[in-house]
Amino acid sequence: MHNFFVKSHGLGNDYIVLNQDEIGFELTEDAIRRICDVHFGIGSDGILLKVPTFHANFGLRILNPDGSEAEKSGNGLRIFAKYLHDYQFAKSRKFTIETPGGLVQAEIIKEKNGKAKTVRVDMGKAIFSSTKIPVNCEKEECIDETLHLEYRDYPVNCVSMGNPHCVIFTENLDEKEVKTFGPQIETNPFFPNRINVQFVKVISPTEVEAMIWERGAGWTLASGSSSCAVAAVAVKKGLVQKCLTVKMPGGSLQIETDEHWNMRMTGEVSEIASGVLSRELLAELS
Ligand SMILES: N[C@@H](CCC[C@H](N)C(=O)O)C(=O)O
Repeated sequence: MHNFFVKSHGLGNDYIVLNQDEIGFELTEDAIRRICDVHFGIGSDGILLKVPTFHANFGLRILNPDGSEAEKSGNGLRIFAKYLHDYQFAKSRKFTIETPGGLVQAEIIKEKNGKAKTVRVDMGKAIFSSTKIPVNCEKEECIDETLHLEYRDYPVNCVSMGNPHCVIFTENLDEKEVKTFGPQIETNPFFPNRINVQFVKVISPTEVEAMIWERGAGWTLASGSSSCAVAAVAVKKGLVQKCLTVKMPGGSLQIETDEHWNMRMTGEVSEIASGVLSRELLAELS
């Protein structure tokens, strides 16, 4: 077993890619937490595990740094698509990937020195049904509902991109507010599977700014599924047009919404490092 890894980022949202066929250890919750730890491991916002599938060209599991599993990840999918292209698993520029949150189509749009640079992913449908997200809301859809926290209330808009999201519009984006209330919203009993949280400021009909608190990961510099969630809700509320730029602290993504709520995301990805997990680390994992 090679125990080979690749670490890449999409707008500063960084992932370690591992291939299940090439790792000689069990990826337990403890192992995930250790590998993602910035001091005791490699450090990352999560692990992307290439797994076998019969339903698509490639299979992907997405593991959060707290050891939990996510159904989907937008930046994760673009990073995984780059890995499949750059390490010659994919034989063409367009291919399908199965995630626990549904099947997606990925396309390598631009290359630099033979490596994928810009990747587009058809992320699937934005789903507004409260039961499907899931959110404990009595209404069929959870749009402009009030979430009561201990010290304040927020008007929330919920949507699933395969994984659950809670979008909050604001006039002032404040990192401290996101880091204070993000974890309280993520773990509020209103959201039975926890939730990803986006604070959003509308700049113009074609541009918004967002700050993210991710389920199982915390503060991240960007999030692809969050960007799709933000775009879907903002289009639904008539705040923006169907081609939207979502600006986050780590960079921007282009999001398109079609008439059936299919969300398409385009943006850059870069590799940071590749290598082999040391025997010393692996011995401590078992
Ligand atoms: N960074 C991701 C989202 C990763 C999954 C998320 N933490 C969850 O638990 O749903 C993205 O780019 O979409």
